[in-house]
Amino acid sequence: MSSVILDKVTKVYPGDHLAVDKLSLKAEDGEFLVLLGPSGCGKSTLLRMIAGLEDITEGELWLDGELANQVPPRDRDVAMVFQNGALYPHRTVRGNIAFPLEIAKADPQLVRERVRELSKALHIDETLDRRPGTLSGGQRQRVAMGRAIVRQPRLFLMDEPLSNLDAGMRTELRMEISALVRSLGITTIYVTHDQVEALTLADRIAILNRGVLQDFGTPAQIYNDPATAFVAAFLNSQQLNLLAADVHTPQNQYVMLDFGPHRLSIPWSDPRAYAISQHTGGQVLIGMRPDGLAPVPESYDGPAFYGRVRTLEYHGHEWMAYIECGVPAVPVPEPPDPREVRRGHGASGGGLGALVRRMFPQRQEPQDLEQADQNSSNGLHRRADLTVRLGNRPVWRTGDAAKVGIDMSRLMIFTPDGARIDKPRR
Ligand SMILES: Nc1ncnc2c1ncn2[C@@H]1O[C@H](COP(=O)(O)OP(=O)(O)OP(=O)(O)O)[C@@H](O)[C@H]1O
Repeated sequence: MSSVILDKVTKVYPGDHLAVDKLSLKAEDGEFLVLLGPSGCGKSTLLRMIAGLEDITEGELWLDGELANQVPPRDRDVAMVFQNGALYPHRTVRGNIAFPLEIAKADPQLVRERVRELSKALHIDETLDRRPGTLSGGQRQRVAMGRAIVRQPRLFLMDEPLSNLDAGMRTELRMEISALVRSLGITTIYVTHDQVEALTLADRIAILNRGVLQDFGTPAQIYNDPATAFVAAFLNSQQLNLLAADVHTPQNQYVMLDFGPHRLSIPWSDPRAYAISQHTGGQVLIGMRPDGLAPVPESYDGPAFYGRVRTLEYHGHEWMAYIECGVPAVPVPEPPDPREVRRGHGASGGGLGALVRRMFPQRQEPQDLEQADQNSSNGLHRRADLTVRLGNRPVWRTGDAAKVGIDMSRLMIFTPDGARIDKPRR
């Protein structure tokens, strides 16, 4: 059994620098848990606290049901791999992988067997007699992983192990890591800021921002049913469409989302209708992923927006269309900054820009639009209104009139602060 429980764990570095704030989560036995978030959000700090390389300022860490805050790193039975898996330069690959078993005075026959099995699984069995200096970056990371995992620790911690590799090698090694740790059944906590790595590797993903847990769930839960607008925008390979809508309930017959030039109606039978109707007379934010939108013919009478194709982009496996439809995108609300809250500046955090966005309606101001128009006539980039995924055939051309069908079941509905209006399912 090897579960990890973090219970309201906080880390304050010297100088009163709050890096992790009251963070609670549990990694189950054998689970592959990914910590994901922007640079500086506290991912590495969290991993280092679990490894015992960093003290926990407040809160509790439980490893296999044992309170581990004061357990020395060597007694935690944890192995760690970093971005630059440092190797012993004068030892061969075989010597590097075998090292942890040799110092544990393991039976030489067992050492040979383990090294052989692991090097095969990691595709470095041909390099066993070479020294690290003669290996590629990908091979060196494989050796580092082999050395970490060889004594079958109860917990495997990885801090951006693929970030120094090229794209092809990253994909290859990603699949191998996944296969290896799952076959060994070792509980793994893996830090990355790469959302593709998170989505493809994780059993569950914990998303952090400024040391605060923003969301925790399976990749599908977090992608389709994110807890906040920040999470929705962060976990998206294409730009999330985030639009502001006024909420009306005309004669109480249905709930209407009014985007200015476009309207969407939500019948009372929709489970989200009641929660949205609580904002009648106010505004909500609507998140639409580009893959929840699609070109539809003029005759389509389902929910849709009209617009004009500003530009098309070719991504190799798919085309993206940027549709100007008179509804400017709004900025993603920043989650509260715990440092601001601690200093007694309220829960609005995120600097002056975020404060202004909270205090004023989320629509772009007319002078901004004018400025944006001027920018576009100057040839500067102006943000398009709606990003639509077209698949591998561009049904539109630049300048075409476009009708965009909207998959209503995929709308994500947030308060102006970016919190979900309807509860995410976890
Ligand atoms: N030893 C330290 N002393 C003071 N502050 C630190 C220390 N180590 C990290 N920090 C700060 O704590 C915060 C979290 O850092 P951490 O390295 O955990 O973030 P991260 O999410 O892993 O970032 P990255 O993806 O860039 O590695 C950052 O603001 C960082 O500057």
